[in-house]
Amino acid sequence: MYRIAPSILSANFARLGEEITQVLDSGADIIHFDVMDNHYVPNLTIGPLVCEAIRPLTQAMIDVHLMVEPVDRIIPDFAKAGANIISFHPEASRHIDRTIGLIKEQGCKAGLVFNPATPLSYLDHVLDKLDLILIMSVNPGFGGQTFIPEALNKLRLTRERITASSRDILLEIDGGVKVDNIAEIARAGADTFVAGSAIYGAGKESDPHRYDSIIAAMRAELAKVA
Ligand SMILES: O=C(CO)[C@@H](O)[C@H](O)COP(=O)(O)O
Ligand SMILES: [Fe+2]
Repeated sequence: MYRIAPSILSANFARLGEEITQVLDSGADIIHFDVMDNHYVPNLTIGPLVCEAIRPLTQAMIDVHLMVEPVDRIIPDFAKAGANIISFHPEASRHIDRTIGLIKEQGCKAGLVFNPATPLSYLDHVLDKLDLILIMSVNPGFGGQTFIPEALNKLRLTRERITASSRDILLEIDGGVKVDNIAEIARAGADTFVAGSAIYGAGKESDPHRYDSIIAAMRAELAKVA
């Protein structure tokens, strides 16, 4: 089963609530929530207050991607704000196993995020504790960047490791996902697709159904994948 996760980083923040309900009404599965701290990455976005504000709008999973260093202190705040999945970068945690435990103690699913140059060896001793692995296909910090093709190889290797573990772990891709590359990304092993600029840049602002066609086009491409 494939899941489409619009990144609200590219939404119109002046109308954030509508932007979220519109992508969900158009068939999106998950809301991807990018948290940047102007320290781990050179950009500053949104925090737990915004997560709490959007929580009542939907039952869909809120997938919080923390680009925050150090990361542990903010995790309970996001859990209280209604996050379902909390993912973090291994470089932003002093004790990766402890951070995973903290996320789970708070009742959330735990994800580990791999930048383009982060080795998969970080999975060696924690794979059995993860609910999600997020492969970055751009360097984190901004929406609208170009997909880095080496991510396909990393997806294949990660899919092999997930299969070998027999565990139910989501394999998410984030960065530069578009209609014209989503099938190839799925063939490489991803099952969850973050897309920010591709979705929120589609259609006319005045059209309440502006996201229907882009999400349908992504699903049509995914349906071609055996
Ligand atoms: O985490 C990030 C960027 O650091 C992403 O979630 C982006 O928001 C994806 O945006 P597009 O590449 O799809 O425009
Ligand atoms: Fe993200």
